[in-house]
Amino acid sequence: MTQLSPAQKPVDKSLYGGSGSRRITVRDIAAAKARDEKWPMLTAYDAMTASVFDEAGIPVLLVGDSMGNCHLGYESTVPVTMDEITLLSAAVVRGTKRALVVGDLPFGSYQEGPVQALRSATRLVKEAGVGAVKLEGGERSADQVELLVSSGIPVMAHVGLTPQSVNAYGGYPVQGRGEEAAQQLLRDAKAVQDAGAFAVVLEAVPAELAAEVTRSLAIPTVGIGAGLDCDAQVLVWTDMAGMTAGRVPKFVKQYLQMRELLGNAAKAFAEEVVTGEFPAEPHTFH
Ligand SMILES: Nc1nc(=O)c2c([nH]1)NC[C@@H]1CN(c3ccc(C(=O)N[C@@H](CCC(=O)O)C(=O)O)cc3)CN21
Ligand SMILES: CC(C)C(=O)C(=O)O
Ligand SMILES: [Mg+2]
Repeated sequence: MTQLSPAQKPVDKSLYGGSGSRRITVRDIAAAKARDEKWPMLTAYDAMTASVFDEAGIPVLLVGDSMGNCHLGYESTVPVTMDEITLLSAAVVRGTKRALVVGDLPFGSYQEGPVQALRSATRLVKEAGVGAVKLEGGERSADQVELLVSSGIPVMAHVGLTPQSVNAYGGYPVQGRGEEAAQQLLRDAKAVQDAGAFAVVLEAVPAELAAEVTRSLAIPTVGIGAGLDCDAQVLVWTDMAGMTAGRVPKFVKQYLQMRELLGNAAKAFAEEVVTGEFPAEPHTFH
């Protein structure tokens, strides 16, 4: 019979740049908050890209439903299905050794209630091998968070701008502006913490409010367009790398012009094909 392993010691040193070859767990995330340590998170949608980020030491990778617009050619995250999230989450898990992989529950896979949420999350854990799931909503999703957590599935919550509500918002407006909205955001963050979430994404909220939420929670906040004072920061990888087509949100910083570089490589290849320069001797069998 297999031995159950004892509770794992926290990873050596820090989440980013720390050593240790075993996978990061939610216990390590909690330990980082206790050390007041900041950490990075990126999205990933395939094994190849995920392995690059894993080798770069990114401790948490989110298989975001942003795959809808960034990877699958939809206009928003709304059409993304459980089949799509499951397939790409399995690829990201296969491509990584150290990162905690978080699977995003797509629109329609948890809104019916806690039982539907548990069915969807269980599928992601069993079929894709993710270490945690994420879902959108504060007070409105607290019952879902509670059942998942009590069933043994770690949950990252997501409050502020929740992109699956794009049709209700009529766009992607900044959240939490004004006293009433700020109080609602604080209640939302508290509700998911009380329900057992191990972390919470704060999307598109004023920096001062995000700082207040971060101070008042025991679990880490993961900011995206939420200022400098969150415990962690996340960006969509195609935005961070300058690969996304068209306009990107104001909160994005591009660390690479990948779209331009990749386009240039494609043009260089095409030129050499039409001129007969490629393939040359080193690329040829005899
Ligand atoms: N490529 C990509 N990056 C993302 O960060 C992202 C997605 N896709 N898809 C799902 C959602 C949509 N997101 C977005 C998209 C646009 C804005 C945006 O442009 N917001 C306005 C705010 C205007 C205001 O209310 O003041 C902005 O000007 O940045 C914000 C979040 C974030 N998520
Ligand atoms: C931007 C992050 C938080 C997300 O939910 C996604 O990529 O789907
Ligand atoms: Mg998402």
